[in-house]
Amino acid sequence: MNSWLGFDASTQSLSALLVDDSGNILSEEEVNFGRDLPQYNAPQGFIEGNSEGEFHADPLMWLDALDLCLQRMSEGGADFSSVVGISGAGQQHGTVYLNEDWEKHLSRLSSDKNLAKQIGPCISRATSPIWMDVSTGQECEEIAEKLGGAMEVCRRSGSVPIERFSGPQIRRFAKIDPDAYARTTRIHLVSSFLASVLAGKDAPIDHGDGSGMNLLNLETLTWDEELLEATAPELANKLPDPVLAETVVGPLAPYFQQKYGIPGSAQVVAFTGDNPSSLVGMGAAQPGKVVISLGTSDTFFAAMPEVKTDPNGYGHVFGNPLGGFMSLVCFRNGSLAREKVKEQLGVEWTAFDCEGLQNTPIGNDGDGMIPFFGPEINPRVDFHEPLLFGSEEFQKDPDPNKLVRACLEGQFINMRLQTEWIGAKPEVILLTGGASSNDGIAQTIADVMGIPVDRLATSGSVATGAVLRAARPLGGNFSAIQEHLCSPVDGSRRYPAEGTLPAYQRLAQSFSQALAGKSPRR
Ligand SMILES: Nc1ncnc2c1ncn2[C@@H]1O[C@H](COP(=O)(O)OP(=O)(O)O)[C@@H](O)[C@H]1O
Ligand SMILES: O=C(CO)[C@@H](O)[C@H](O)COP(=O)(O)O
Repeated sequence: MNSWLGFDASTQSLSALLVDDSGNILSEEEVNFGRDLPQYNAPQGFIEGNSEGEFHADPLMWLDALDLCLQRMSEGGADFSSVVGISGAGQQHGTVYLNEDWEKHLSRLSSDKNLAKQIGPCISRATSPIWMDVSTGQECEEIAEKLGGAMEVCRRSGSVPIERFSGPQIRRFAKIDPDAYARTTRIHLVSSFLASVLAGKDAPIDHGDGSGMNLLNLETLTWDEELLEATAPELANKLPDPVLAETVVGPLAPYFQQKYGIPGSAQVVAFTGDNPSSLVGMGAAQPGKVVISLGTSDTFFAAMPEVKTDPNGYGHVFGNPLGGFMSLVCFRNGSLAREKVKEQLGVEWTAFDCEGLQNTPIGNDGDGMIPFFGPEINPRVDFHEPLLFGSEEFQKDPDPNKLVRACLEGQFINMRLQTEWIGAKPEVILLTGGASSNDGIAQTIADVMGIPVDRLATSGSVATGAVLRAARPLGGNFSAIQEHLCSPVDGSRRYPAEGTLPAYQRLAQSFSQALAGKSPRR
């Protein structure tokens, strides 16, 4: 039976999933960047730069992770012999800068050496800015000014100029290191970079991930000439073509056949962003369903019946890999903020579980937190530590149990407020990402949103989406795989507790008041 290989290269890990045409999982593997590749000094997948707001990662780390992941699968006995299609997804917005040797080296990958060694000489910017980077406020203003305003950029690209988006990041690189920018002949996203390596040839950028760049015109689905012009010189020549997510890039590079025994006839399908891939992997690519992903970032996304942009300029419109568009709202203080609370209190994740949360009432007696441990992007405010509000006692000497609840309730009240513009009224919200397995977090989302939440059978919705996207254009059994992997786990649904509305209305009001005192980042 044919099988399909899907990759997920997100912030903290690279994982792979091998699935047959009936949806049975044949093999799965994960490489955690911090744990498995400590030589990159990136315990959580990123490194802080020297300038304020800079967050980067070493692109060679992603290549080492790809090699290690396949090596582990192969050593673990994974049977790659029936692989027909391969696809994947990358954390969104991150950019990889390559010099003129890139295509030559790609076409000659030798199985005697590892990928990082062979691609290393082609890298023209040692580290890649990733989605956490907020260092491009100035560049966003410059791009907006050249286009006649931020809302014009939004009208064209689906988002106002956004600090983490690739266009402003490329502009900053062209300004701070014009020589290295001039030596750069190709700029890839994390997704298209990895697709290129697997295919051994320069791969295109799909519309899903391409719309996270402030460069793609959503009406024409081509690079927007004015946006290119406003961003950096000669940019059109440095970008791969934007294509439909179902585009077949070409057969797998011989490197992977020789080294890991994956058939050379296997076709690589264009990679996309991790969130668009997750939309497919959650079975939510048709309008009507809403997904909350609790990865490193928290994201809220849904397929869009018609294009609608955020009047406040915080949310985004991306291409839906199965056609049409999706809305997405991203929160920078997601899992890392929850981890900070956990570390500071010296507790385990059980403190965030239903049992831990039983020590405090819904609404926390009005004691709350703006749970931002670093700059937030939704809303766009500068924070270095969270802000407590409510009773004097809580602000001065907070009870640890209350802090846990205040963090979670604050995160999801903020999410509720920031996603109102989408107008989604789903019957159930689908949860995915590392923190979604935590019942207390799932229950808090159900309570705050007032909507039941479900988890699916597969934990890795990004890689599942990649498997489905590989299967679809290559004649795979999309519906069988989807039915098998994208159904809710029996008994995992959490229902909102009765009568929570007034407590959360009051808390949302206090949250907004406390936040109103903080000025926006730009
Ligand atoms: N039991 C748990 N409760 C809450 N959060 C968890 C739990 N297990 C893992 N996490 C969170 O999941 C995060 C990783 O999620 P993941 O989806 O793998 O991230 P990414 O895809 O961005 O690399 C970690 O940062 C961790 O904080
Ligand atoms: O910036 C965004 C979306 O716009 C992030 O969601 C990144 O795509 C990283 O994803 P995770 O690693 O947190 O899943």
